[in-house]
Amino acid sequence: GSSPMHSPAAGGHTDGKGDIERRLIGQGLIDVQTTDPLLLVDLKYARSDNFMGENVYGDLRKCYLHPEPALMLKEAHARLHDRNPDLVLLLLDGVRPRSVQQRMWEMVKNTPMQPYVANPARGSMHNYGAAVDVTIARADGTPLDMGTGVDHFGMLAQPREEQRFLREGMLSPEQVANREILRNAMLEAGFQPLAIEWWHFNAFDKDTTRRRYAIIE
Ligand SMILES: C[C@@H](N)C(=O)N[C@H](C)C(=O)O
Ligand SMILES: [Zn+2]
Repeated sequence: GSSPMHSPAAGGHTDGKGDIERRLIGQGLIDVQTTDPLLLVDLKYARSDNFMGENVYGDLRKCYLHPEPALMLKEAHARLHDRNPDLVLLLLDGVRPRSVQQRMWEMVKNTPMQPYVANPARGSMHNYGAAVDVTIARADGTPLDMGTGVDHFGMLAQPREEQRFLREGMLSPEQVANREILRNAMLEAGFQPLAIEWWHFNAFDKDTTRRRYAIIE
């Protein structure tokens, strides 16, 4: 109704931030664009064209991480710019509440897609605010061709199979080169790649992350 108690203005808050964002800030996370305003952000789970087929992020549109991973991302962006001034990092996901991870898990468990989603029982590195899903875009926002889309849950997405797919003509030299541009920038900043998803990077190893941070439920 029209009662002020139910005003749509973010539950009566005046800073324009929704409940998820306020919860993230309360747990020490920051909006990555506050450390690097040139990063592009388009949260795929806030859209309906993701593998789940719906927006599972409510009104969240910003990419949040703990401060140290956010600084590492700024560093990766700078490394990318050093060599490719026309390219920008495009963030598709940062912190992801475990409640969302649980919904993902329900969709993929006991299917061939299961290896591409972390089990919420132990927690995804995204649930700790210490992982990103990221690609590269041109200045106008057009993503580079990486050979598959983000969240293509199949072999063609796996960096460990890249050289074979290149030899077999399933990936082009340009697609592999684009993935290497992304990996080089991220690894130079200290991120760790995943063997099965070209778009996913962890800020630290899992033990370090679990010692340092708590899961965002
Ligand atoms: C779901 C996918 N984008 C992803 O992030 N996978 C990793 C393995 C995760 O769930 O942590
Ligand atoms: Zn990921």
